[in-house]
Amino acid sequence: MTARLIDGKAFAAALRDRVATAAAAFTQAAGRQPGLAVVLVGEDPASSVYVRSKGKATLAAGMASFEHRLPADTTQETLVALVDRLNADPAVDGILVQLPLPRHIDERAVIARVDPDKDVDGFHPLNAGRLATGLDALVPCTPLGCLMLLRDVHPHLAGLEAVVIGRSNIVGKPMAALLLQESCTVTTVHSRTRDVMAHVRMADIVVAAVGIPGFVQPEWIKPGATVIDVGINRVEGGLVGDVDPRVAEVAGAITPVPGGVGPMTIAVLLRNTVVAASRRAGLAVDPSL
Ligand SMILES: Nc1nc2c(c(=O)[nH]1)N[C@@H](CN(C=O)c1ccc(C(=O)N[C@@H](CCC(=O)O)C(=O)O)cc1)CN2
Ligand SMILES: [Mg+2]
Repeated sequence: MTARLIDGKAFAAALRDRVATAAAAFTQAAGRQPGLAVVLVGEDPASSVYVRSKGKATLAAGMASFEHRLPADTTQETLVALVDRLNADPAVDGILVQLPLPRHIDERAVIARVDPDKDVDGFHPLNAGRLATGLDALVPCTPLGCLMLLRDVHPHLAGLEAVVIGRSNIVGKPMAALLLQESCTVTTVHSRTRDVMAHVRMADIVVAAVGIPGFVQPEWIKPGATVIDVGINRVEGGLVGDVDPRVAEVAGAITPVPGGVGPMTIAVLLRNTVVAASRRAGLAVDPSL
């Protein structure tokens, strides 16, 4: 068996088109464009590329882009003061502070400072709590992108066994919460799990978000299972995921790296910005988003 490749690039392009339509409708109704502010501290090359891509994609979707690049030695106070200004700026609907931040900055304190209604990353504890309790929330972009791909493969997710590998606040935990919300039977495995394979073997859906190149092995996979590879590991010779490529010989459907989950992250960010703008303006959220 060779798994069907899930084309995240094409799915993301279609989502960006729907976002552009919704952004145009918002602009018409509100008399201004939805606005996204992205903050980058330091010069990490990958982060710099992501921030540039976000700015370009924001403009291409018909939204206003506000880019703030700060030097690596920016103090906590300066960064928090910028977040406060963006919180107060009516033209800004979404605020994203690119991670990772330099080590001298308290990441949690910065995330908690962002107005939860503008928290298009969905990282604020209030949005995490809203997601966990089934309330309307801004949901982290990467896991929501994974869920969109999964819904496409499995129109009926309820009752499926899902295993999430990794428990980060950015991917693993919100991914598990989203799958639980879809009535999957969800298990999260992590570095202290005694027998990772025993859990993964039972899964209809495997989401790998550990940051270890090629971690998930073909013999762990139930034949026909759907495998979502969130890993973006830069190794000699290019970009590889958290899933061994031979898994494609066992799985029913799998996301490639690159071109799977990665492109969904920015498309969902644009989607979250239009959602945040609509809610802030008291307008209905486009149901196609
Ligand atoms: N504040 C945030 N910081 C970070 C996030 C985030 O969602 N919010 N996610 C990642 C980085 N990221 C966006 O910021 C991101 C990662 C990967 C991609 C992507 O399109 N990947 C492509 C490959 C691109 C390449 O060749 O390098 C793919 O996988 O196909 C987009 C965005 C950490 N920080
Ligand atoms: Mg730190």
